[in-house]
Amino acid sequence: MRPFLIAPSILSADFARLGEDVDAVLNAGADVVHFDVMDNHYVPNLTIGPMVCQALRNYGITADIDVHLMVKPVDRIIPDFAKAGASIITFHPEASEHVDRTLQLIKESGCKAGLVLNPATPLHYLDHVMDKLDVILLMSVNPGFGGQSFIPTTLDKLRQVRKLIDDSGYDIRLQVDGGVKVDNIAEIAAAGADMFVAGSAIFNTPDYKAVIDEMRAELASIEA
Ligand SMILES: O=C(CO)[C@H](O)[C@H](O)COP(=O)(O)O
Repeated sequence: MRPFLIAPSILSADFARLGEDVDAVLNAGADVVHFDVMDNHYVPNLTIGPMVCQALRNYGITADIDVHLMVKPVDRIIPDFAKAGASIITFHPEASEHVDRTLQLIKESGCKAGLVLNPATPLHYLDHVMDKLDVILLMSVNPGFGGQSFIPTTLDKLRQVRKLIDDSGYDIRLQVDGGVKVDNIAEIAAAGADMFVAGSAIFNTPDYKAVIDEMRAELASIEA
């Protein structure tokens, strides 16, 4: 298994001082910046777009930016995010007219590509595209808001997707997003996740390093 990655969701960051806050969380030991894009159409909330991604790059953020598109339609915003410095772009298959085409568009834009499955979205969306995926993101809450509780049935789904990835032989990250905390991250890792999005658990605390260190300590028990 590859090293575990911790990806703070900036949905819970301080938007009034975003560059500083993202810098702080990276200096505290985070691996990747998780960038939640919501359109008030596919999901009932409205957040940030390519200009903010570009602003983070201009501020000097060099870590990978993992753009989670909760938008419909998907395709027309992809080149803008690639130009703005996105490293990974993931999207929800039911929000795309042509999933294979959208994956190719992301790759042609120079980014890594991934599919996101909501808690009730079936795994069959992964059929026939495993060879084009760098990331599979399983939502462990319904998308739209931070601070929700982890849906326990995600654990079984993670185990199923872990097996699919291992059986496929492809190099695909298994990401989980929603309700990830210090007290459940080990169980989530044991079920097969290797990339952990956590928003409120990190940003709603005064000491980002302390939380990330605690998460890594929990994960070490799985790596051992
Ligand atoms: O995509 C998301 C919501 O749609 C967020 O990334 C996710 O909910 C993370 O927030 P928290 O860790 O607070 O649950």
